[in-house]
Amino acid sequence: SRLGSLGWILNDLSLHIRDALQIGGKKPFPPGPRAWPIIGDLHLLADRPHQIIRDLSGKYGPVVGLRLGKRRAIAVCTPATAREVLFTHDKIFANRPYFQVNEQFLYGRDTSVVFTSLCPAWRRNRKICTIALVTARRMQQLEHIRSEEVSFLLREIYEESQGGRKSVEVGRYVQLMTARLTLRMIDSEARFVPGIEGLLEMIKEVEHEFSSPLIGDFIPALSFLDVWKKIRVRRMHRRMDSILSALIVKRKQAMLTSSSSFDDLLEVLLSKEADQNGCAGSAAVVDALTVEEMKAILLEILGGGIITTALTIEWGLAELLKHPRCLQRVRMEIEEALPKKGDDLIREVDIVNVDFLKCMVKEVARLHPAVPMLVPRISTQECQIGGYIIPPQTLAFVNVWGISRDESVWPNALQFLPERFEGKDVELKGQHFELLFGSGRRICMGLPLAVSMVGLTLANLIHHFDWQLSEGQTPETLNMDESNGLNLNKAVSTMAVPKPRFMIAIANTLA
Ligand code: HEM
Repeated sequence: SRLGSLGWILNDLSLHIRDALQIGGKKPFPPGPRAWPIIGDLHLLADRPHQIIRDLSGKYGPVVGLRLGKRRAIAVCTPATAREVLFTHDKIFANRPYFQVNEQFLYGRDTSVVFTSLCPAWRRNRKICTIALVTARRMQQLEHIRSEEVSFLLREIYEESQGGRKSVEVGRYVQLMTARLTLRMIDSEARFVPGIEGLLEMIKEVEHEFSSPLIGDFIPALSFLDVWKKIRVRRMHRRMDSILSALIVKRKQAMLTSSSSFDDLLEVLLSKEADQNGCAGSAAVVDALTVEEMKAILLEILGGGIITTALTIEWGLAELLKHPRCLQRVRMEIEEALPKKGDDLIREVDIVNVDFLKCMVKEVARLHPAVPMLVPRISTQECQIGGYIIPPQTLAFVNVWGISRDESVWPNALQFLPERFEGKDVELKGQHFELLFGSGRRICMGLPLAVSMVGLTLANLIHHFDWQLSEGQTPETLNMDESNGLNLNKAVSTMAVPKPRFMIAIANTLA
């Protein structure tokens, strides 16, 4: 083991020396903070890394070089360098790094979508999920589920506030809504799931574990420090596995007794289940899925869609409470577009032409990107970013949060100004590198669903309720701090009193 440690120290030293040297006249690895022995810059990423990296970029420039234990990393912090990673070198950076926690939760390597490397399995799984959940046709077919869930949310908020007399923790109910929605798209029979709160808590715990990889992933010599986390992850994985297994077993039993279609992701996945020969019915071997792969896909869809969408809605409502003029303008434009809407639920078709609502959704995504540094990528061959040489196996973070707050990219960057998007051709679809949900082949698969849900939910919350801040709070004192984590959580939940504007509608929803 002494020899191992010596080898590791030499490797550490050689990384330092290589990074400091100019190779063939090209610029060496990008500059960054002075790395500590052994841990490198790992300590910098412990708490809200997007904020730290934005500050480092002010000092070191648009590409910050980091050493995370034995791994190299870069963080890009401008639209131009984000474009280089996500577009110019899309293929080189289209892989995800391996982390042990991911492998544990996802039944091995390359089993799913989000954390799977660029391989045939990723292509197959992403295609299956896209067709089952978010193509234009599928979005249309599933519209009724989204409307029902928003309607149910209005009712829950109304009930919880005792008809507008008490403040509610809006984010919690929005999370329950996105959890129910995602579960129903996976399993169309899961209409009133009694254990939805438990599932949501579980997903949050799993995400918490995902957001802090094991030390051994970066410093193998210190992997003994991971013992407790490994035990925790194993336990949590077992609990999650039993939920996912139960979903599959229940569906298989239902399929034995019913010949009608379930019209959901589970049905599509099970139609591709591999037999003993690795084939799925008439499908080719490469199209067949193992049960472990199905569970990994289900877990990623639950983990990828629920919290991100709910957080964006919560940040959006908080910004509107902070900026009542914006809230009034959105409401007015909704009412102008829908003069006869009155107390009915707003549907997606109703709001396609409400431009200010769309501007508002973009402004929320800009100021509060739910995944502030995208999902990390890893390079597969040497390339140049910002003129610096980036060796293969370098982790890459794209600090979209930092780009959004850069005054040279967005004048008055820290202010919430939806009107900045009026008449501007900037979309969230991955072509504009100043406003991103990812880009290229690894762009967020759920983008159409997320954007629809954020707009639809906010439109209904604004249209059906007059929102009052809890006692003692003013727009100026509303807390907008962020907490630590993979996602951009609010440090303090948004509490507000929803005064129903249309008693009849709420009463109908309750009926
Ligand atoms: C506001 C809500 C959402 C945000 C902010 C968000 C953000 C992201 C980001 C930043 C990535 C990484 C992109 C990259 O590396 O370039 C991603 C990937 C992904 N997202 Fe989302 N997401 C949201 C909602 C959803 C929903 C609703 C689903 C599914 C129903 C979903 C499924 C996925 C999947 C499967 C990937 C992996 C794509 C791949 O690696 O090929 N997301 N998302």
